[in-house]
Amino acid sequence: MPYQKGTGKSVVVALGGNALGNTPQEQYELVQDTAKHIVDMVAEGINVIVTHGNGPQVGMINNAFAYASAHDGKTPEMPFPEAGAMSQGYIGYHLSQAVLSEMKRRGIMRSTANVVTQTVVYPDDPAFENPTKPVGAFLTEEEAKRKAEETGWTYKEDAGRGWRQVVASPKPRRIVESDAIRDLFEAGYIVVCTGGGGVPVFEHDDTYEGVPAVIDKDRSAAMMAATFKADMLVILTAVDKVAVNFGRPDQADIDVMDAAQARQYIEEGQFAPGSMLPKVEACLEYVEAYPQGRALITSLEKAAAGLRGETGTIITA
Ligand SMILES: Nc1ncnc2c1ncn2[C@@H]1O[C@H](COP(=O)(O)OP(=O)(O)O)[C@@H](O)[C@H]1O
Ligand SMILES: NC(=O)OP(=O)(O)O
Repeated sequence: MPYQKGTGKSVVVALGGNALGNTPQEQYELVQDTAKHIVDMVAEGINVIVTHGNGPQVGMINNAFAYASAHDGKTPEMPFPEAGAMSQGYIGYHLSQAVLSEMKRRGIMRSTANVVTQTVVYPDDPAFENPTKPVGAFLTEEEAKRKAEETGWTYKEDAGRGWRQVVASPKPRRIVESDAIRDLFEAGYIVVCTGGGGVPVFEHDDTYEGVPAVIDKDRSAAMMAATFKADMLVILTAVDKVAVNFGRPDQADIDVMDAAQARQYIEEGQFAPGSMLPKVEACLEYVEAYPQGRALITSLEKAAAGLRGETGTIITA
């Protein structure tokens, strides 16, 4: 099949939890719709790199092996970095297949490429002292305390929604497969990569070593968008726009904010830690590293409209 490259701008898209769901069945269903929104962008000539979260999925895989291993005595425990790599493969497979099918239906002659990605993190990152990244399913307090005793894992209460396992979330420093991703992207592939922010690895003199942690995918997407000088970083989540006074009667949507304004809102505590705050911070990291770039936060449903400047929140340098 002859491949075509889009003629429009280049974007790095980060997909949030609502694009994927929590179980293989739910994910398979949801990605059919997610793919339509990605292909809407492709149909407009946009060149897309797709990244995605993996918190629920990496937790599910790790937990399933731990449970089976404890109960049948035959199944091996699955180390956390390997569970992260499995989550990239499984999510990437669903996303890629759904995007390919949607393009086939629309007669678009493009193809996808999945890259299982590693991201270098530093051993002295303070994040290792304080696990904050929720992974896996929501549990009751009782279930979480029992699991913590059984496994030695850390569990924390997650924003009033229940208890979840938490792991360290170190800062991404370098994407190991960066050159391969760039080559595939420049050749016209829709590249699905850096899932879950990439499997975190320490880089030694001669080797790489997987690390039991989960990187924030928006932060890795921002680093990749800056590295590749992508025209836009597009963070897709469950809301059309970022807001001030979120969830209050005087909530007001933000159409555009520059870095100084965003920092002021951060100081005022306008963005919830663990949800909107890391997204706005990721956008700042991107526009400050690549001031010509524009970051967009919007919903999956509004992605193509947001790229046309019709909705969403734009963050500039
Ligand atoms: N100031 C804010 N403006 C808009 N949404 C906010 C704000 N603060 C918190 N949120 C919440 O953050 C959510 C996005 O975070 P999260 O669900 O963790 O992301 P993801 O889509 O990556 O899974 C939004 O759906 C919204 O409920
Ligand atoms: N890795 C990551 O950021 O995953 P979630 O978006 O699922 O938390």
